[in-house]
Amino acid sequence: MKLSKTLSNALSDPRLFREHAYVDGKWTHGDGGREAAVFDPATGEAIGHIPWLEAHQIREAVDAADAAYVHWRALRADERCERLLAWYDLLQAHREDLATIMTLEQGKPLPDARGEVEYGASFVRWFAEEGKRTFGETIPSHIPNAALGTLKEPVGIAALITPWNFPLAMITRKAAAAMAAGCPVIVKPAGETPFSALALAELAERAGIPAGVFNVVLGEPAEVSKILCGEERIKALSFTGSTRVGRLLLEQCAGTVKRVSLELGGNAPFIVGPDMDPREAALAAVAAKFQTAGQDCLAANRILVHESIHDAFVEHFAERMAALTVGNGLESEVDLGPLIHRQAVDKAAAIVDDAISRGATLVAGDQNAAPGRNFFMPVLLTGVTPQMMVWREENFAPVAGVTAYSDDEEVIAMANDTEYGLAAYVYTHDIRRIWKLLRALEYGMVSVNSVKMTGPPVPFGGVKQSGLGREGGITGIDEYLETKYYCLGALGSVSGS
Ligand SMILES: NC(=O)c1ccc[n+]([C@@H]2O[C@H](COP(=O)([O-])OP(=O)(O)OC[C@H]3O[C@@H](n4cnc5c(N)ncnc54)[C@H](O)[C@@H]3O)[C@@H](O)[C@H]2O)c1
Ligand SMILES: N[C@@H](CC=O)C(=O)O
Repeated sequence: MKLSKTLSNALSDPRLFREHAYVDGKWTHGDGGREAAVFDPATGEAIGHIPWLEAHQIREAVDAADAAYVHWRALRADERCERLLAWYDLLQAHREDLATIMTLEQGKPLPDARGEVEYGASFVRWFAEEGKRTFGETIPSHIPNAALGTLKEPVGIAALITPWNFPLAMITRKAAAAMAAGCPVIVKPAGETPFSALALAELAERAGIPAGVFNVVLGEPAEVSKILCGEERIKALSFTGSTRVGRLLLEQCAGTVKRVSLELGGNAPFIVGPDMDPREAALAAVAAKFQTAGQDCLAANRILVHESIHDAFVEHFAERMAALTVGNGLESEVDLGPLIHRQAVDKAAAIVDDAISRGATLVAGDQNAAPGRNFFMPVLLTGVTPQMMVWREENFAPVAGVTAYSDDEEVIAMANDTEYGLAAYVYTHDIRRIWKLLRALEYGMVSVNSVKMTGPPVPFGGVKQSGLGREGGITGIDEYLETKYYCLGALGSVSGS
């Protein structure tokens, strides 16, 4: 296999760029000779190649994880903590190289990629510590002469399937929780962004994470996922990605009754109250819409503005949007990189065309100004309605749809009019309105007067068809733990038991 010059030359530690899968502590070729190219979305150039593993090699990864499980779960929590903290230190030390890899394969601007490395590393530190707090309970006994309680035990091997939009943090938020709980992991990263996952594997090895505990398998997505979901020895599946694929994997896990955590798509409403300064709200909405070029599950998809300030809001939004620079994420001063591939550009164009054909107004967004094939200039549409794709679907592109509403009841109904329920934004300083919306919005996360809402202490996740379970926070590790109840009977007369 040809080693890419571009990527390894761009790194101060070229060994972080790996073009093999990582199984049982070994860098692995595909036995069948199948491979796939990985492209820089900004230039369209191939930056490297990855092997596709064969079915028996995926099973070998499960064998390796199974063998490693015996020793990894037997370590004390503080011993696992030490190894995870060593991994955290290495992620920090190699932040710049990890960010370069990410920008080259994902396209996001370098400062955002650095931010994601920090963000991803912060989950490793968080769960390293949380692993020491997986407390069981003492239960006041209703059975004479008995002691009752619970223990927390690792669930077993976890398969982690992750998307391309956050190629590093979506892995660490799962893997660190699972590994801290005592579970080995098999990661299947998105084919568009495997190199961040493989760099994580290289650093896990250097951190002293034993062979078989952190594995990265590569291959044809449906083929690999089917094997992982059908494997009896894998006890948990954690998936981040689209609702469409999440549904499919949930079905595939039914046969082995796995523990399933799903972090799926979003269609976030961004609600602006009548009391808001329209400029302040517009600046926040632009920030909530265009990060990662709109390819973020938290991106503000439907911007719902009170009719009394709608026109002023739109004016400020358009002005701020016009100041955004679109370009190669490696260049300085770039705010929006490319979309992940041409299909994403075509989908964004179709969403905009659909909205215009159904009566929306295109306020700004001239695609002739796009600096390359995979770029999409930010678009502002007004007058969007529930009949339009831009309202119904997660657009996952820099397309902002604005509409006016007249009262709280109307905006609540509008905001909840979607199968998704991940995150919602509310901008108002009226405490009664805040409380009313907070309670009425059918979302797993509601952020009031703040664009930033995530981080390690937060229970991240959605309701409705945005997912199952929560990642991060004090409950994130529970996704990888079983509760074992015990009853110690015939203890003799145990006072107060
Ligand atoms: N809720 C969250 O925390 C969160 C975070 C990031 C991204 N997302 C969501 O992820 C989506 C974008 O990511 P994406 O395009 O990579 O999602 P995707 O569902 O297409 O792919 C996600 C993963 O599933 C694999 N996959 C794709 N097709 C498959 C199939 N048929 N069978 C089995 N596996 C398959 C991919 O290779 C990848 O590893 C968006 O919907 C976004 O909202 C959600
Ligand atoms: N921004 C999200 C990822 C969604 O795409 C996060 O913080 O997890």
